[in-house]
This record gives sequence, structure tokens and C-alpha cells, in this order.
Amino acid sequence: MMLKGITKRLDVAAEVFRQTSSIRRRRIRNVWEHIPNITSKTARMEHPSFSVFSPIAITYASAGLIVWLTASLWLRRGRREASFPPGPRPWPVIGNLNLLINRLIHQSLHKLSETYGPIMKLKFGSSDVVVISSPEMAKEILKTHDSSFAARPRLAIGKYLLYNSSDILWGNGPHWRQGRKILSVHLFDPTRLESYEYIRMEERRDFLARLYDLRGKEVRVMDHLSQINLGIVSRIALGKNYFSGSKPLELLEESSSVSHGEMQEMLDESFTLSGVFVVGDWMPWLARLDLGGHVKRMKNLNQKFDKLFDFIIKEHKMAGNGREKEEKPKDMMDVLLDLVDDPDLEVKLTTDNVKAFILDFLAGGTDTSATTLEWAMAELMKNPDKINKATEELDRIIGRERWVEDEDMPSLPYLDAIIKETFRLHPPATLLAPHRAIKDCKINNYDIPKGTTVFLNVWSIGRNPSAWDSPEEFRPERFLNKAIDMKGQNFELLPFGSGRRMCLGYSLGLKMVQSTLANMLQGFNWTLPQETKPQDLDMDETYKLSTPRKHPLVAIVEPRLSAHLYA
Ligand code: HEM
Repeated sequence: MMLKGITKRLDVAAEVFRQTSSIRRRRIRNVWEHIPNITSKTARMEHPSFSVFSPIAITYASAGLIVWLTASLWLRRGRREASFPPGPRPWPVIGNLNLLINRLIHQSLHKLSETYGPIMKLKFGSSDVVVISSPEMAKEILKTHDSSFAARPRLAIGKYLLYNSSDILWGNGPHWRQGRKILSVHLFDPTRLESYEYIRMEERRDFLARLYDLRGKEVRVMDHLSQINLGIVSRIALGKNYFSGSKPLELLEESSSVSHGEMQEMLDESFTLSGVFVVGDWMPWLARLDLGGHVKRMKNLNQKFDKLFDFIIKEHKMAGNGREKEEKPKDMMDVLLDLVDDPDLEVKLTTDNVKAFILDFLAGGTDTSATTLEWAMAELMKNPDKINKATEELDRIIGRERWVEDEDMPSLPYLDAIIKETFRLHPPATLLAPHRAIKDCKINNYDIPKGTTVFLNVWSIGRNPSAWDSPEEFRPERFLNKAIDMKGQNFELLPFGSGRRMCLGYSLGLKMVQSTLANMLQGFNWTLPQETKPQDLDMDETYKLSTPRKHPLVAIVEPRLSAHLYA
């Protein structure tokens, strides 16, 4: 019996070897198709599994590790002094390799789900992973069995970047529940959100004025989108825009701010590191080696954020002492600092928790909405007739004498449809954030054991032909006569997730996307540079925690409204 098992495994390993050795001759995305390490019918292994313990796999893995380690050490030697930013990024080769691995995993998951169905089990190293790819199964996980899957796996990113997972995104248990409650009450309740509308409006005006100054020239759309979003979340969370200055973090001194470029690089790095495949997360026995150097990068990045937050906290404490006189309204940092060491809280809140919450807020609030907006513009420029429909709607309902505002959104159904269609095809978090089973569970008769990591592949769900007609087409019209929203009750469209772990910043994120896109379309004609034809515009993705365009969108803007409106 045992011999039979071993022979079976060797056969599988030989098959894997045969398939992988012909990678160069075939399209790389098909490689995983032939690796029988998944089961579709049950979350228990039915097929022989390709595990990292099979002899041939171990031989090849060891050879790979030696090459990897040598390359890593060689790179490390050359870059010991390199700092990031403004110097070159450490581990560029490994970083790119990781993006490639992410791409492989991502595309493979989609292909595998087409072959093996909407629930399948994989083995990532020594960990069990279940991937869900249909609205019905997503409903089972996020609604029917929500409480059993409302946990996160403990990953290196939480431990090393987010203060030992003491934030909300990676947090668990009573600490996470309390954090969600605090932010929901103090920050995300509708009245609070309303009170921030003036901030979003002012930042939008600055953004439109910057674009106006660049009229007729080529602009990298993402640069401007990240600037407006960072400005908004910084003012909401920290009381002022800390990221509009010219100083590098190293030279931060009293009453100054960090350069936008440096902060954006730090946030990009945090998104990249949140999405990388950290070997030690899935093979804990290799964690100490830190293959690829990701943990080192996480610790470095944490130090940078920590320095920044220490500075901001000091400024807030100083300003707090004089607040009675000034009557300045409290921002999120003030509110959280007031709660530090509050004896009435169920779980003690520390300064590190505050830093972790703020980092969640800065990261969650910028990249996701900027990525969505860039994709929306790219899809629209690839389909110019859709831009015409959107501007026709704006001209008809709002006119050209004033800017479109938040309260106009309910009367702009086509704009709303464009946003939903963009989220369907390009959800920023393609696999949501990973969920973890906190107890043994049965999903439609499939056993999912306690401790299993569950990925909800919303990217695949958005392109699932049984849920959507012509799923690859960008067709906002499909939403015009459908009562589908993104509040987590329609499981075919889940860009913000659903249930207990649903995005906490859903309303703010959606408002930021809606009003910015409306202003961009109302205020400017958008064209591609002469050498790019709409049909040739590439739609390649990069896989981090979010999924931005691989090549930044470059466009030429020409104002549509009277000059005085941009002043
Ligand atoms: C377009 C905008 C946004 C999108 C698409 C988005 C998407 C998501 C997704 C998919 C998750 C994980 C859900 C899951 O695991 O089931 C999430 C979680 C989260 N988001 Fe967002 N988000 C956006 C904007 C924001 C904003 C503006 C903030 C705050 C300022 C924010 C804060 C958070 C937090 C704190 C969590 C963790 C929730 C938890 O684990 O309990 N997000 N978001």
C-alpha cells in the first residue's frame, strides 16, 4: 500500500518534471494546468498530490534554492549600503521574480478553477489552501459560514510590517473586533464621512487645477491620482497633508512634511510586500532563511513608517496641548491617541496599535481607489464611445457651468455603471485578503479543516461566464437595468468583500472613486498619445496586494469647461 503511494507520487513528480522542463516551449500560463495537486470535488485530496516532500521535487527545490541563495547573497553584498528610497531598491531581481511568481499563481488559479470547478484545494508548501471561484461558493463562505471564516492567517507581512498584526486588516480576535468598532464609530459613521466632504472637494479642486496646467501635454495619470488620494486620506487621518513637501523622511524636522514621491514609494513597497509569496509563510521550517529577503524588506519598511509616525504623534501631542484655545477639530490620530491606555477599553490600546491602524488607513485608502480610477480611464479610452456616453450624461444632468458634486451621484446611472463594470473586471484585491477557517467546516459537503487558508478569487468570479454574458467585454450597460450593488450582498460582484471582514472603508473608497471619476470626465477630454491607438492600449496587470496596470496609463487632457472653473 505504502509502496503504491510512493510510486504514485514519483509518477506525479516525473510528470511535473516533464511539464516544467518544457516550459520554455509552451506558454507559461499553462504549466499548472498539468500539475494534479488539486481536487475539485472535495476539499480532501483525491488526486495524488505534488508535495514538496516528494524526492524529485526536493532535488529540484534544493537546486533552485542554491541558485536563489547564491543570487541573493551576491545581490546583498553589492547592495548592503543601498537605501530605499531614494537609492536603488534592494533585491530587484528577486522582486521581479516574485511578481512573476504572483502572476503565475494568479493566472494558474483562474485556469485551474475553469478545469476543477468553483472550490478546489491546493497545497502551498505544507499549508492547505482552498480557492473559491463562484458566487454561490463565495456566499457559502462569506455569508452562510461567515463567522467560521472571519479570521486571517498569521503571515509575515502582519508580523513584521504591521506591528505584530495589531492592525485591522491582519488582526484577529477581540483586538480586531474592538479596532473595527472604534474606527466604525469614530471615523466611518455617515455623519463623520459627510463632515470630510470639504476635504475631498478641496483636494479634487487642486487635482483638477494641476491637470489644467498640464493641458495639451502627456500626463502619467496614476501620479496625479495617487497624489489626490494621499492628500485626502492624510488630511482625514492626520489633520493635514503630511505628504506634499519636498523633504526626504531622513530630514524630517518640526512642522515639515515628507515628499509625496517618497511616501508613495513606501506605500507601493507595502503593497508589493503584502502580495509577495513569502516562502516562510507556507513552509514555516524555511522561515529562518528568509529566502528572497522579504522579511528584511518588511522590517526596513516598518522602521521608516515608525519614524514617520513617531514624528506625527509628537506633532499631534504638541498641538493637543494647545487645542482648547484653538478649538481645532480632532482628526483620526487625535481620537486614537485619546484612547491609548484607556482603562475602559476591553483590550488595551497601545501606541503601536495606533500606528498600525493609521498604516491600514493610509495604505487601504490610496492605492485601491487610485488603481480603480486608472483602470476605469484605461477602459474608457480603449472604448471611446463609452466616454461619449458618460460625458453626454454629465452635460445633460449637471451642465457645464458648475462641477459635479457628491450629491449628484444618484442621478448619474451611466457613471455608476462604469464604476461597477471597472470593479468587475479589475477588482483591486483580486483574491480579497486571505481568510482562515477557525474551525472544521462543511461547505456543500466539502470538508474544510480548521486552519485552512481560503482565497476568494473575485477576479475569476467577475469573469465567470455562468454569472456574466461576454465577461471579457467592458460593457457598463449590463448594469443599467440590474439592481446589483457592491455592499456585499451580490456575490457575483465583491470588490470590497462581504460579511464580517468586508472593507471598513467601503463608503469612503466608493465616494473617492465616484466623485474623482465624475470630475475627470466632466472637466477634460481624454485622448491617448498619437502613437497609441485605442485598440492597441495594453491591459496587462501587475500582481501585488492590489492589481494595478503593468504599464502606467499616459494620456493628453484638454479642458471642457470655462477656464474660471479650474482656478
Ligand atoms: C476602492 C476602494 C477600496 C477597495 C476596492 C477596498 C477593498 C478591500 C478589500 C477587498 C478588503 C478585504 C475584504 C476581505 O478580506 O474579505 C478590504 C479590507 C479593508 N479595507 Fe478596503 N478597500 C477600499 C478602500 C478602503 C479605504 C478608503 C479604507 C480606509 C481608509 C479601507 C480600509 C480597509 C480596512 C481597514 C480593511 C480590513 C478589514 C478587516 O479585515 O476587518 N479600504 N478592503
